[in-house]
Amino acid sequence: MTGAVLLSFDGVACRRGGRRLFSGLSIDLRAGEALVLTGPNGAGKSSIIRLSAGLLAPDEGRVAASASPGLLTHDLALDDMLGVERALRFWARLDGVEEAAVREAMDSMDLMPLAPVPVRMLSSGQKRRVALARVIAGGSRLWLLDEPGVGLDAHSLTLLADAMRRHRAAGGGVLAATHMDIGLENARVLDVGAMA
Ligand SMILES: Nc1ncnc2c1ncn2[C@@H]1O[C@H](COP(=O)(O)OP(=O)(O)OP(=O)(O)O)[C@@H](O)[C@H]1O
Repeated sequence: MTGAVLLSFDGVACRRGGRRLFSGLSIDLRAGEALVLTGPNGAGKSSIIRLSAGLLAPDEGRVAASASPGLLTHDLALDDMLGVERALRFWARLDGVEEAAVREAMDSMDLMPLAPVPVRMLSSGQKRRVALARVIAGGSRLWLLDEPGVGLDAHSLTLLADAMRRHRAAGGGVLAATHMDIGLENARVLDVGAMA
């Protein structure tokens, strides 16, 4: 594999709540690749996502990631008083993203019919689609997705899989923590539970 390295962990150890989750973790994620984090509740999957995003510092080792990764967590981080399109445009302006990219991302998550609906009125699956549209519109090469499939119906899971396929084909990389099959083809799998 010759693609640019988008994310690398070198000998990383992580402690949380007084417990060592893992140590000696070394991984690389290159352009076009996907890595799926699996393992039981509390294994440390979200912690790896947070380490990758720079929101958590490693106790040992080194983490290097592409600047400004696209991060999907359980927090929606959108103004829930605004309509879907306005809420996404607000972030797009901060991220320096063109309006056309927002509409394209909304379309890819089948959100155009919901464009004027206030975020607070959306169902949990619809909110997750909006959060995914924000990541897609953001244009980052590195996507860090924590449980991206939660709450999505079968059609929306297909849209997510299509979006990840296009992203990788365009030279992006995907790191995803998930308990379910999210349709990532040719992904490597890291069982975080087996690292304790
Ligand atoms: N802010 C925190 N302070 C202290 N401990 C924390 C904190 N956040 C998480 N932990 C602990 O770190 C461990 C790993 O949590 P993490 O969220 O990374 O697991 P996970 O594999 O993503 O779990 P799940 O499948 O439930 O989402 C858990 O034991 C958790 O209690």
